[in-house]
Amino acid sequence: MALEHETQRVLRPLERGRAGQVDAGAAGGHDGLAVVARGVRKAFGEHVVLDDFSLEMAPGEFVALLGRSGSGKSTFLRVLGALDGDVEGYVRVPQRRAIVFQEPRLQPWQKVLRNVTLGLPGGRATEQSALQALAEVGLSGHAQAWPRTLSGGEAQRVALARALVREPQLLLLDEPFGALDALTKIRMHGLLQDLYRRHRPAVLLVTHDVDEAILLADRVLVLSAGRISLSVPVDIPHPRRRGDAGFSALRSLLLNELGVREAA
Ligand SMILES: Nc1ncnc2c1ncn2[C@@H]1O[C@H](COP(=O)(O)OP(=O)(O)OP(=O)(O)O)[C@@H](O)[C@H]1O
Repeated sequence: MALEHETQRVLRPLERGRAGQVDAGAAGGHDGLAVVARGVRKAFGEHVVLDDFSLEMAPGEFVALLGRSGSGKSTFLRVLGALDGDVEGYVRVPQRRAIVFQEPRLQPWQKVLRNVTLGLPGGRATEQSALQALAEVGLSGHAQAWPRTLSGGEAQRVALARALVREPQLLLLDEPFGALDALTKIRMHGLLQDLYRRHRPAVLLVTHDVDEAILLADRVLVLSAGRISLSVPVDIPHPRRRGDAGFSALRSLLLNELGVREAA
């Protein structure tokens, strides 16, 4: 099966003699999970960042990953994106993945539409999908614009369109709104929610923002000392999450786990 081959090819460096454990299907493995990571260990020299880290994600589940600066959040996201070698443990991810980083990473010498289709086979169908993705992020009129003419929020919307057009089963978001001003960030939260509801990929959102995590995710994780120290479901109904008493209770729990004391 093509997907199994692709998954094995991408993840071979992770397997270290455990290749028999790789087993993926179109919507996940036989266990119905979209992501399985077990006993992941990643070190940079002597510095062990992830140590016996395990996580399972259901298809279409939205998980937010919090942790102190340097705790290893981006490192784990890069493991799921198969961007780094030298990782020990077992990881299974879907073949169709897309990543959005804090910076939009657009190629300045390519127009917006070309940035969205980058790396995809050319042709009318791809272009149509890209135009549709740009429409979904509210940038229909910018297909022929140059990246340097976009605001930070617009550029990040192009990055989201570039991810969407790949129809990912797993969307990896590494602090995608971290560089945006507060108002743009609020708009982007709404946009991400809409896109998520329409496409339903599994999402791993790495963020520093506790409110953002509670607002968007089905489950919030805290990473500390190389593994998950807290995993809490967000059982607060949309769309009035922020006003719910459960919101502030969960916020306090997470801040406490992160060792943060708020100003009175
Ligand atoms: N390529 C690398 N070489 C050496 N050390 C690295 C490398 N990448 C990350 N690290 C180290 O691994 C640790 C975890 O980094 P990572 O970027 O995953 O943390 P993070 O939780 O995402 O941090 P932040 O919230 O500040 O972005 C840090 O101590 C970092 O210095």
